Amino acid sequence: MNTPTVLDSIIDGVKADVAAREARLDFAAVKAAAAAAKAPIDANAALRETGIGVIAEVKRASPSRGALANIADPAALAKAYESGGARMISVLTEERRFGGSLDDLDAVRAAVDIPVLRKDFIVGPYQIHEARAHGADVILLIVAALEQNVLASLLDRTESLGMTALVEVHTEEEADRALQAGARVVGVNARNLKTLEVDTDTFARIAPGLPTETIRIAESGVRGTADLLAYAGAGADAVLVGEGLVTSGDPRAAVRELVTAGTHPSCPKPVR
Ligand SMILES: O=C(O)c1ccccc1NCC(=O)[C@H](O)[C@H](O)COP(=O)(O)O
Repeated sequence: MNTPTVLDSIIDGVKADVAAREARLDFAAVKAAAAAAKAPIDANAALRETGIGVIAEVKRASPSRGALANIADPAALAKAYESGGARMISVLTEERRFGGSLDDLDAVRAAVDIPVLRKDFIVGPYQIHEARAHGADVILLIVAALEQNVLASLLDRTESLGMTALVEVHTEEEADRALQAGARVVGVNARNLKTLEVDTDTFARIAPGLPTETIRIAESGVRGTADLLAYAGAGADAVLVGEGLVTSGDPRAAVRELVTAGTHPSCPKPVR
């Protein structure tokens, strides 16, 4: 038997937490709440705007780094990101390893007008309707965590709710699976889910194999403008940044600096 990976252990916890929430609010009720929510924002269109977009993450802790930041007011942090020019806010809602919650998602949704990503380990349809009910416009689907038929059906369900799926890959094989499932927005995560090491060259290896119409997000490892520019040079439409922002001391200024670099005329642009 294979030794369980960090991803396996996160998914076990997520499944238990989803089951507990579903026992309190059943699937029919969460679907009704999603149907009653304000219409989602078109994140696909937002990601196609000029310049390299910055997706700024509300990240309290992580398996690789432990506690990162004491975020007393996630709404204030999200507003700082928005006023710094972020194109989207990512909210980690996984509780056990990242210290996130649906309360964080609610607070952020109420605070900003830009698209909001629920970043979690989605294992089934319940969490997608739940994300919508809590105002998310985008959800994350991690190819490594899902069988192919489940990935395709969760992607269909996401789009049927008018939401965008950010489909996360770590290898060329996973990128092929994402495309076969119909992904339009692909995130290449530089963090190896087995070792948790970050290799920012991962994006440059995988992104050129994606069709030109695919929106490409470079995830993890951005600590400053040099990293953003390297990702831009490799064809990124946007970068997803967590640790570098929540530990910066001035998240608005930190986002502004990245956005300024990503929208400067000298910044490489995605070819399409
Ligand atoms: O951050 C981790 O340690 C981690 C471990 C296992 C699975 C996912 C993990 N992170 C989620 C993310 O994808 C990042 O929060 C996101 O890409 C931002 O990364 P960074 O800017 O390096 O904080």
